[in-house]
Amino acid sequence: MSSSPLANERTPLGTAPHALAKLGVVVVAAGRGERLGAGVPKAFVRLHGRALLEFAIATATSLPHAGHLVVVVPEDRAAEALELVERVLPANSPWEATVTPGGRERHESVRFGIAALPDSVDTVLVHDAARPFASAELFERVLAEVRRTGDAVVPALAVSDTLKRVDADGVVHETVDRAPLVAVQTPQGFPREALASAHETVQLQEGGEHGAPTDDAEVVQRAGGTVRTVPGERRAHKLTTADDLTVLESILAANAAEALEGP
Ligand SMILES: Nc1ccn([C@@H]2O[C@H](COP(=O)(O)OP(=O)(O)OP(=O)(O)O)[C@@H](O)[C@H]2O)c(=O)n1
Ligand SMILES: C[C@](O)(CO)[C@H](O)COP(=O)(O)O
Repeated sequence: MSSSPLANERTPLGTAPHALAKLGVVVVAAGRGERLGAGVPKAFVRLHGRALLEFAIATATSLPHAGHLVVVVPEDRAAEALELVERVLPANSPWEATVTPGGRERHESVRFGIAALPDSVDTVLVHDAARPFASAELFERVLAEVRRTGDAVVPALAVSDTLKRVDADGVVHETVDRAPLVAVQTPQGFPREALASAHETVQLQEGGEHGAPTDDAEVVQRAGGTVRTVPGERRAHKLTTADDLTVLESILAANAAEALEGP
C-alpha cells in the first residue's frame, strides 16, 4: 500500500492513491449471511480471533503482482473493513486498496466493486470473503488461465455424491448423471472489459425470465461469453451454514502456520 487507504477520499468510503495496477481483486463481503444466522455478516465472523475477511485480504494481497484490491462491504461495516485492510497490508506492499459499499444481491456488489477499480486494471479476480482459505496458488492458477485464454475462468471440483432429482415433497424422480457436473468456487477470473460489460447486460435483463445470477461465470455466460474451468481445491470451502464452521476450523488447523501468520 503506497499510503493509508484512508488517505484519499476517491470513493465514498475511502481509497489509496493508485499507480499502474493491472490486476484487480474484488473481494465481496456485503452479504447478510442469513443461512448462517450468526447475527453478523459472514465476512465478519471470527475464526481464531480473525475475521474471515482478513484471511481473504491477506491471501489476495500476498500475490506477487502490483494490484488493486477492492473490498465490498455493508455500508455500516466500512470503517471496520478499512481497519482490517490497514492491519493486513504491510507498509511496503505493492497493493493498493479501496473499500466500497455493496448491493442487495451478490451480482450488484460485484458490479459496484468493478466500478471502484482504477482504469489501469485489465484483469479481475472476484472472490467471496466467505471462502477464506482459498490458496494463493488457486488465485495464480485462475489468473494464468485467464491470461492464457482471454476467457472467463472458474475453479471447479468434481461432484462426489450420487445426485438425485427430487420434487417439492422430497420424492426422488431420477438419478442425475454427475459426469458432466462440477461445483464451482471462487476466485473467478475475467478480462475486465468482458466482466464489466456482462454485468451491465445482466443488470438490464433483471426481472426477466432468469433469477439473479449466483456467480460471475453465470453473468458472463448469459452475456454470451465462454467460461473455462481449472481444478478447484477443498480448502476453498464456503461458509454457508453453521456446519461449514466445523469444516473451516479443520481447514484452518491443517494450514495453521500459513493462515494465522500475522501481517
Ligand atoms: N448482496 C451481497 C450478497 C453476497 N455477497 C457476498 O458474496 C459471497 C457469497 O455469497 P453468499 O454465500 O450467498 O453470502 P450471503 O448473501 O451473505 O449469504 P445468505 O444468502 O445466506 O444471506 C459472500 O462473501 C457475501 O458476503 C455480497 O457481497 N453482497
Ligand atoms: C459465487 C459462489 O461462491 C460460487 O459457488 C456461489 O455462487 C455463492 O452463492 P450461493 O448462493 O451460496 O451459491
